Amino acid sequence: MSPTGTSDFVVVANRLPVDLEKLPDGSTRWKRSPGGLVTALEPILRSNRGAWVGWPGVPDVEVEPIVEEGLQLHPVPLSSAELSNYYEGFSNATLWPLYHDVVVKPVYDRDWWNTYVEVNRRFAEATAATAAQGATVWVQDYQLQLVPKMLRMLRPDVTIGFFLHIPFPPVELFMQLPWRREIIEGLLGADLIGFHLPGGAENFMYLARNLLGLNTTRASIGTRSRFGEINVGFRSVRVGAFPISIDSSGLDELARSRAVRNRAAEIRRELGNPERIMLGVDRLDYTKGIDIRLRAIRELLEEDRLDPAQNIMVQLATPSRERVEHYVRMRSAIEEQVGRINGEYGQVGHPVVHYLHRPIDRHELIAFFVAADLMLVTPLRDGMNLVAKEYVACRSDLGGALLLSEFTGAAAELRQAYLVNPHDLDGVKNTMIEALTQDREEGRRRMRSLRRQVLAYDVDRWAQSFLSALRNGR
Ligand SMILES: O=P(O)(O)OC[C@H]1O[C@H](O[C@H]2O[C@H](CO)[C@@H](O)[C@H](O)[C@H]2O)[C@H](O)[C@@H](O)[C@@H]1O
Ligand SMILES: Nc1ccn([C@@H]2O[C@H](COP(=O)(O)OP(=O)(O)O)[C@@H](O)[C@H]2O)c(=O)n1
Repeated sequence: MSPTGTSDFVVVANRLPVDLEKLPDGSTRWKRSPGGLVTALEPILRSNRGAWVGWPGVPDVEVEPIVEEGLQLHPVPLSSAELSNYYEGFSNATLWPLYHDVVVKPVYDRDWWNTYVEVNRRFAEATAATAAQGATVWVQDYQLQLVPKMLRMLRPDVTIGFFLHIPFPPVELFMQLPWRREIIEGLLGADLIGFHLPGGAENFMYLARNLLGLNTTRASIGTRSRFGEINVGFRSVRVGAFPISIDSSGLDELARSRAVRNRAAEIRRELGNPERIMLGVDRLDYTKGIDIRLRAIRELLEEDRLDPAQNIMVQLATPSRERVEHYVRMRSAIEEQVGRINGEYGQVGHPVVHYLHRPIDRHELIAFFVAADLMLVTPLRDGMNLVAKEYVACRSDLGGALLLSEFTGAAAELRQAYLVNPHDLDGVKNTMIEALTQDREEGRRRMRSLRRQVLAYDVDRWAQSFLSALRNGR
């Protein structure tokens, strides 16, 4: 057994909640990390006074553990070569596309796999050194699927949960992976394995049974209920569905503040007081379907179904995985689409699509949610999509409309959104027009129902349902 640490509750994720930024003068500072995983977990960990084990966001730096507003951060270093093979390679050019329905072709590279194994081992060792005797450890996401088994071998005394933030793919796709057995065995080191949706959990149960030949329960899995069980030697591993959420009441409160309301009104003025503002908010990722909404807008403009002077689109895109080939190509393609729409339909000083490629301050983002008449969420596949829930939480005025892809985890809960199949461009266009011209009462009815869901099932409820299943099941 490894030496023990002092933390009773440890989150292990590829990234720390803050990234180290190197400034031009050689100094460094911490800034918030991108993505929904950090948005969801940071408040939970702060309120539990736990420890977070993760990579500090830049390669080739050795950073000492720090305490940041009560949160203990334990940095795990990565070299440039590891970053390239483990993060950009195996995590984001093999697993990410494979788990997102092979939207682009996954690359199967043996060197990347070997580095993935080595880096997972380093995370497991760092966690073993941080967790107190009998601690609860919660491992996050596809970058660390081998950690549960490795950690169990180092520290059989700890309780291990694992949560996958992206979809778990259909069996036919997962079977492409040359290291499919190792991944399933790695995950089975956990006591409880959580997915967003019952479908992902059932895909995993099937593989445990048919790929590894293990005894499992066969009943269907529910949402936060009716867990599956897998016998692994003398242990029993539980499998469940726990849809993640947001700090709904916190956002609701911020969005009601006078400062945010004033800023939302100012944004509308800055955009030239158009009749309608459409909004997209995403990491710049090919799974998010940013190209689809832009194509829909261009065709609607071409067909004279949208007036370019009165219908404005704002796309806020956070830079993401900028050295991975498909991300580089997608950025150019999207920027070309934006340029083309503005070139053909904009006026000097009045573009139709306003596009920002940079991180946005949280308060500013909330003001955009409050200002937007139509929120466009069109991924080809997305584990959850917290942006959809954030928009709803910000609309206490019951205004606005949410257009949401059926292929997001959020669509399973947000049934009163304007649901679309992103592969059906005509369907997307027609639904956009329907949502833009919705009757006021119909809009309020839909938003009221969406808000009931988002306010009742918040991130606290997500964490509590997972952690109580983990603690009660051992
Ligand atoms: O760390 P990055 O490579 O910059 O990527 C950011 C995060 O992206 C993914 O987020 C997912 O988690 C969300 C919360 O559960 C979910 O709503 C969304 O559908 C997922 O795409 C990724 O899974 C995280 O590990 C990354 O940190
Ligand atoms: N320009 C942007 C885009 C997203 N975000 C945030 O990043 C998170 C994205 O989470 P998500 O679940 O929708 O998607 P992923 O990026 O995690 O795949 C949300 O909390 C957004 O508010 C942001 O702060 N600025």
